[in-house]
Amino acid sequence: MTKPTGPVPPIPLSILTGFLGAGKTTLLNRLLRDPALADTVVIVNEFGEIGLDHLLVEQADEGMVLLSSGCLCCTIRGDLIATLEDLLRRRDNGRILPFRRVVIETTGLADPAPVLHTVLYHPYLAIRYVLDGVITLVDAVNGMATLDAHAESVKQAAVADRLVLTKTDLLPECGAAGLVARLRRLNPAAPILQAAGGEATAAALLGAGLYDPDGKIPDVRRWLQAEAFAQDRDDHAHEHAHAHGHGHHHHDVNRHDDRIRAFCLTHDAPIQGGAFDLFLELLRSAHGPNLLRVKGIVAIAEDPDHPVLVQGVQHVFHPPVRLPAWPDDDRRTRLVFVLRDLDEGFVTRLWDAFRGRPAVDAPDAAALADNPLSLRGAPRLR
Ligand SMILES: Nc1nc2c(ncn2[C@@H]2O[C@H](COP(=O)(O)OP(=O)(O)OP(=O)(O)O)[C@@H](O)[C@H]2O)c(=O)[nH]1
Repeated sequence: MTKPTGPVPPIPLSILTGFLGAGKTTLLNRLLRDPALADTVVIVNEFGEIGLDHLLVEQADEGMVLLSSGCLCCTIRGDLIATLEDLLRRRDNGRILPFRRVVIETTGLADPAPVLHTVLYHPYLAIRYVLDGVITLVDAVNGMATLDAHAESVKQAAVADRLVLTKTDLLPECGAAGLVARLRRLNPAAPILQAAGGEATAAALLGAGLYDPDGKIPDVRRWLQAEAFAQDRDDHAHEHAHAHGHGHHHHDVNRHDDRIRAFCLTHDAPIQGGAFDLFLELLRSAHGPNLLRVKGIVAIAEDPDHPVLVQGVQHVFHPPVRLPAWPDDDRRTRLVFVLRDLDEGFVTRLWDAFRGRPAVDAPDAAALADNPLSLRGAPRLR
């Protein structure tokens, strides 16, 4: 009897990022001892650089070492695509253990978006790997200064699915409150976990995406955190009123942070599939680099019982996932955005236009006719 063949389940992939010295290697060393990460491949830039040495036990295969925890570690020698393809080849022909998860540690200055682009837009890798999430580490001691000085670190925080605050043990109690508030504004949805408090466990960091190996309907509410965006807006409004009421600015918003906007769009009625595609495509093609994070659950008019989940990091969008049913009673479309240099009003106006809602300042037929440059408005020759 031949074995039944079907699609091979995709391999979850996590990206571990954070500014130079944020504590990525320290966290990895701890995580790799957790049985939840058994059968994991860690891809790093240089073994030497990351100091996993005490965990290394033997050479497993060319360019790869077996860690005492049973995980494999390999360096990115050529490019990431070649490394990921090579891993699959060795796994499929039985030269290495059938790993079940990949963690990519990026260099401190890296932008996670190109890594996602590499995996999600590659015709074969996109089938074999699925993004689990972006984990961003922020150093509690230097975090404020790093966010002030490096736009890249602001972006790393804004795109994260999980934020890990390291080195809080070096600060007095509540010493990181300002940084936590700042991270909340940059990224209302991502849970903030304190490494020194033992919160950055494998269970808390992994499984951040939508893929469930058991095929269960994902916990969309937890994934989307739309309420956190509404809360963020209330907090902003409160701070604003407070600042004005006292004749001073409540907090001095940094120039990099000030470019970031996080908000949630909700809509009761289903939208036409084609209109939604166009809305996303227009945003993506015209403003891709500024869409730091977009996630959403969307009610499609042609098939309102099967909501569609969408998500993207910058111009990199995952293929949309159609759910077999709504995860709970809330059947509204909810889209959350973390944008850079893009106004919330622009997105809401575009959304209103695609869902067919007339806007006060949008050109109507009369306005078009009055336009001296339009042919319809041109004086007729007698
Ligand atoms: N006190 C304290 N020190 C920490 C913590 N996390 C990391 N460190 C220390 O911070 C330093 C840098 O940590 P690494 O783990 O090497 O940081 P990294 O992000 O991998 O560094 P790069 O690869 O150079 O970008 C090391 O000396 C760690 O021991 C923490 O939670 N508390």
